[in-house]
Amino acid sequence: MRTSTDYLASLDDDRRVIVDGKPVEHVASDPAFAPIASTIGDLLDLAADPANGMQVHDEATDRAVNRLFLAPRNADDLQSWRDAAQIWADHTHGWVGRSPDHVGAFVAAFSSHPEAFATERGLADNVLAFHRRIVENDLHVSYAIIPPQVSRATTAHAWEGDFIQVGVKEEREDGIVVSGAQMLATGGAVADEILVSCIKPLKAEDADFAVSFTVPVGAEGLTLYCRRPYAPGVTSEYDYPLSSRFDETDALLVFHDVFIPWENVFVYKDVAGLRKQFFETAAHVLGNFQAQIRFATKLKFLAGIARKVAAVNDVDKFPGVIEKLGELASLVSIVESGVNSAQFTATTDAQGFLRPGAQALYGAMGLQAEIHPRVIGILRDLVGGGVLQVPSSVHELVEVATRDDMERYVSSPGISSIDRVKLFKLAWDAIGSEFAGRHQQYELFYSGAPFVVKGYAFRNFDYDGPLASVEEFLASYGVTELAAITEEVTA
Ligand SMILES: Cc1cc2nc3c(=O)[nH]c(=O)nc-3n(C[C@H](O)[C@H](O)[C@H](O)COP(=O)(O)OP(=O)(O)OC[C@H]3O[C@@H](n4cnc5c(N)ncnc54)[C@H](O)[C@@H]3O)c2cc1C
Repeated sequence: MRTSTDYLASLDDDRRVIVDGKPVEHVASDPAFAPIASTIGDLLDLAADPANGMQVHDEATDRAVNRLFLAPRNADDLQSWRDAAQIWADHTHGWVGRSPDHVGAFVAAFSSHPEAFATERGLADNVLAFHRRIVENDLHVSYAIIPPQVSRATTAHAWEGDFIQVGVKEEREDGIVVSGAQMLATGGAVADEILVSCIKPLKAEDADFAVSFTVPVGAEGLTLYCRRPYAPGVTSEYDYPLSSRFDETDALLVFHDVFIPWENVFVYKDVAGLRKQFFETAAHVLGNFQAQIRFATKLKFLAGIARKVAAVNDVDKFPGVIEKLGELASLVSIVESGVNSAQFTATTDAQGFLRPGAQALYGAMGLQAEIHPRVIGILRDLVGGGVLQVPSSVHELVEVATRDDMERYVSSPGISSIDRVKLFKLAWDAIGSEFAGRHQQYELFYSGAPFVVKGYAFRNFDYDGPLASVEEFLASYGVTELAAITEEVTA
């Protein structure tokens, strides 16, 4: 299986990633991208080591492959799939949203439902071939499936200017030429390929933009405009332990006449087909099952920081603090219970694949926009000013002129100054740094704006039962009793 060495070497291609107005020369060694590339490499190494139990026998190639790239077919499969996703989530403590299993899960589920893709031009076969490429080469695929923010009151066809959202500019015998932009590919700069599509509903007039295709990050004509990376600005790993390792970076994609061969096209000028790929296949549930495993892992980590801070500051005996830690425990448990419940209510679909239970999954996701800010809020509350009663950098802790003051005034019973500052700097990187701010935004939006995610919860909740229950109750009484009472009163 692919290892970090192969992966990091493969990043040395013609990719055009722009930071500060200039192309990055080599992402694998650039201070902005090297840390996350190294983290993704670690994940591949974990999967490649049979001792970690992330592998499964692949019948097509008669060899071991990454379990996460094959859709589960039965309860044992789903358990081992979840275990494997947990190994990767644990490695980053949930701080990397777009590890290769996220889009990997989407494509695994696409391929388990080729009937959701059109047969003309071999589009359904193209999906199967793309999936095999991921399985056999352990590809790290990012995705960009949201149109750029221009106007949300209208869709691409109504926007001023041609091809603002990426669309088909030319159709050729051997493929299509696309131009335009797509909003944000997290991790795109260090991915092998990017799946480009549109999950926001389009209109019939938007057919030119109703495409789904994959593109190598180094494709000619593709540019990735990254928001400001956080890793290069940090003073040390000690000062910013999360920013320095897990900044995935997010990039706007701009296509200038990029050629996409037919074999890389999965949906072509088909508005309904865009929705089918996500929702008729198990892609959206399996991809978000992975996302919730990751999210629960991160919430537990945040709860762990809170628990340790409360212990270090010796406040964990106060009833009010116990109440806050209890609320934190409840919030984390809701998400973990959603994952458990989605696993145990999974159902076999028409193609024989086991789909995590949608009601449980989207039920938990629907509260993410409330749960994450609340968890961060409780942690902020518990750390108090401790996250600012820290030296500017690790230097004050080691320089002869300052270290005695640090040891005397920035410590707590039973913990050294170095360890106390370390903990509070971790807390700050989780709640207050620019990295933390981006994470707040990520958890609110990565699966769609909160109104969109609550829409999934609404559509996947079985309202028939509750409605029937209310109807039955309403039918159990009426105006006759009221009429009798009125007669009594007037008599
Ligand atoms: C950190 C981060 C990483 C991301 N990574 C990826 C990625 O890897 N791949 C990818 O494809 N996308 C990614 N995204 C994009 C993400 O999918 C979008 O942010 C999300 O779908 C919401 O779209 P939007 O940002 O355009 O917000 P909008 O949809 O423009 O919403 C903005 C505000 O307007 C409101 N609003 C908009 N339309 C309506 C409406 N019809 N009714 C009521 N209210 C409305 C929303 O509620 C919200 O308050 C990422 C986003 C973030 C923040």
